[in-house]
Formats: sequence, C-alpha cells, structure tokens
Amino acid sequence: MNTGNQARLGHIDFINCLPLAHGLKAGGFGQDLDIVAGAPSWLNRLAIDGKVDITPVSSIIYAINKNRFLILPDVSISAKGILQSIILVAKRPIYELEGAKVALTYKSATSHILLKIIMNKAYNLTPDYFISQAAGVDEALQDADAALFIGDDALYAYHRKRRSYYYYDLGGEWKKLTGQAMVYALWVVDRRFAGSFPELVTMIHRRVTQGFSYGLSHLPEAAAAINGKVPFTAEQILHYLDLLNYGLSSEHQTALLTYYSMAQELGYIADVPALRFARVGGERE
Ligand SMILES: C=C(O[C@@H]1C=C(C(=O)O)C=C[C@H]1O)C(=O)O
Repeated sequence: MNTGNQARLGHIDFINCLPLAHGLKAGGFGQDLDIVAGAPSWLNRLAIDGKVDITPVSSIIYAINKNRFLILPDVSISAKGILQSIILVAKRPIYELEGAKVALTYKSATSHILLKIIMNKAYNLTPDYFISQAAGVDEALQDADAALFIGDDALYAYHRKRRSYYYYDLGGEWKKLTGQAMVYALWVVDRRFAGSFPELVTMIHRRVTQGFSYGLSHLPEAAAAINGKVPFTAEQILHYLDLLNYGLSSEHQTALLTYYSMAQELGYIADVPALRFARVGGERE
C-alpha cells in the first residue's frame, strides 16, 4: 500500500474517459496527481496488486474483491442501451453460435461476463470462450467464429462494419434482456488506503467528479484535442459520448445489482456484494 501522501490514480485511456481526461488536463483537475493510464484489464491488475490507490476498474472486479475495495460515490462508466463500444462481431448470426469459438478481448473483464450472461439467458447458448490478444476484427476472427471487443477497438469495428459479419451491441442486448442500464466500470479505492488517508480520498473524488463535469461541459474542445490522434471524426466521438453516462444513481446501482445477480446465478461470482461506498467529504457533508 501507498504510504506517501500522494495518491496514485488510475485512468482508462479509452475515448469513453475523454471527458475526464480533458478535465484532468485542460481543466487542471489532474494537477500534481500521480496518474497511471491504461486499459481496464491492466488497471484491474494494478488495483488487485495494490499498485494504484484509486482507479476505475471493471465493475465485476468489485464483486470479486468486495472485501478489498470501497466504491467512490457518484461516478461510473455506464450506458442505458446501445453504446457502440461493447461489440460482438460474428461470422454467423448469434443464434447459430452454439459451441462456436468466441474470442474475448484481454482488455475487458465486465463484458466477458456480460456476453456470457446474454448468450446464456437471451439465446440459450454455451459457446467455447477464450481470451484473445487480437485488437482487430480480421486478426481475431482468424481463429474464432466471433469476437468481443470493448472501448476504442470496438468503436473502430463499429464504424468499419463489413457486410459479411454480424454485429451485436451488448448494451442494446442487455437492455432488451433486463430493460436496464449497464454499469461497466466503477472507481474503487483500496480499503486500507481509505482508512489511512481519508482526506486524499475526498480530494481525489472531487478531482474526478469535477474533472468529469469540466470535460462534459467542454465536449467539442475535448474532441478537438484528440483530432488526428484517433481514427474517428469529432462528430463520431460526440455522438458516442452522448450514449454514455458517468453517474452512479440509485437506478445505476439497481442495474449493477441485476448484473451481479445474474453473474452469481450463472456461477461467475460467489455472491452478490453489498455496494459499500468510501466516505467523501466536501459537498456531501
Ligand atoms: C463502455 C466501456 O466500458 C468499459 C468496459 C470494461 C470491461 O468490459 O471490463 C471496463 C471499463 C470500461 O472501459 C468500454 O470500454 O467501451
């Protein structure tokens, strides 16, 4: 655990966190913070290994490690319905995937279980899943019948659809199944860190929530700031970000517990965890 007086903050380097990235940088909310950026699976690993103190993680990681972490209030990566960035690309229609080989991007954790739930509950299918390092559709489908992508890789696949493949937006599939939003990522803090450095938790929580607010109120500038660095137009980015939401309301919490219940029912987690939150000061007191 960190013993210094600087918190190490994780950051997802996908476009889904562009509003926060812009707030941290252009808005100045990241000033003097020790930030490590990477894919969700990498941040999941760092959190479990105690190498970051506060970080977004795949929402399933909290359920698996509920005694390790507390959830930061007010913040998540969620969507109610289609979102363009959690995509299954298949060589055959989904209902023809019984026993098929399905590649799961190594960058994810939550969406692996989400896909398994949808396959099982909506389509009554049990494909053969394996973790894949492939970033692109063609590479992934060389040795699989279907492939799951998340984040910018999924968005890229979505914007460059091939006529010969079938595309399924798992946010849309989840909404059809449950009628609810889906909470993909949570910000968590290590419990021991929260006990030792409550003022740092309050400070980071404020930076993250205000950083998001700043970015969300400066979206055209945020999109312009990455123009040419990503293979998407500003219009595509703005439309994409409009499909996401970043709160953690009681509706989001209910949706998260629905996901956990189904994951537990199918044996992917031992039990449905209570949602335990870190105490944060400031405006909430
Ligand atoms: C919406 C997304 O949410 C994410 C999906 C995650 C997962 O599947 O484990 C983890 C973090 C988020 O980046 C996305 O990546 O497209």
